[in-house]
Amino acid sequence: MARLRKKPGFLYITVMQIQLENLVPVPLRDKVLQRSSDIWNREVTFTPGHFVKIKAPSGTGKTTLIHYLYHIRYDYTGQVLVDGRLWQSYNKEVIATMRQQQVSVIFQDLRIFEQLTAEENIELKRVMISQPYCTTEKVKEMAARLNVTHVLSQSGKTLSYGERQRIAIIRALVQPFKWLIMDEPFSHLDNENAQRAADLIGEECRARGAGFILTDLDNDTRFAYDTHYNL
Ligand SMILES: Nc1ncnc2c1ncn2[C@@H]1O[C@H](COP(=O)(O)OP(=O)(O)OP(=O)(O)O)[C@@H](O)[C@H]1O
Repeated sequence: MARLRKKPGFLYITVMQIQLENLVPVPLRDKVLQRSSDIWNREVTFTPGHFVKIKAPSGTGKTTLIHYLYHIRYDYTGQVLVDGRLWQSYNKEVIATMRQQQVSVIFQDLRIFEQLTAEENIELKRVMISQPYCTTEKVKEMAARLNVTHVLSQSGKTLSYGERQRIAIIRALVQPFKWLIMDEPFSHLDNENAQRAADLIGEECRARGAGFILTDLDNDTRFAYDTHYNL
């Protein structure tokens, strides 16, 4: 692993420049090639540290793209490169470590474990690395900022979608990362709660010198984006 060096506590250090080269989803090939897109079938470089917005109408492949970026779906032509290497060229152990320390994600379907409490959903991620990035006090502070303190001991099954979304946001923020990948992260939140969540996400990205890639349906002014794309 020429580009990966070991460092105590944080196993791998990478720049995490993400590049797309003529990426086209196989099941959506005809659909995406009929429209003009800044992403599909283009050469795109996501610059580390940048706040990136990808606007896309429903059904144009937001979730598909997020899954390609997080390397959990591979039914595409073209390439996704991380630090100049194909995603699939990294071995499984390195990819697992990257997901713990370099790339965090908020999925559209939120993936809250219903058999666990809200707090346990967050804790599961927080203690995944030997030296947790956030303290339990920090988690409580984030929960207070997002108005979910009162549901922390509640079962995941009983959380509303808005509560699930805020727990999923906190869970994504308790790990170190260079990129935060988010699929419609505010879709279940009112404007005030969405702005609170956006402010927290912006602060946490800046604290890490990290960037994010956010997909959404519409334009918004929640962040000072460095780059806008239309999917
Ligand atoms: N594995 C698959 N095989 C075939 N078609 C798929 C597959 N996954 C998604 N699709 C189709 O691809 C299109 C884009 O799906 P995707 O979930 O990426 O869209 P999206 O832009 O996130 O949509 P939404 O805004 O509704 O969440 C949809 O028409 C979907 O039915």
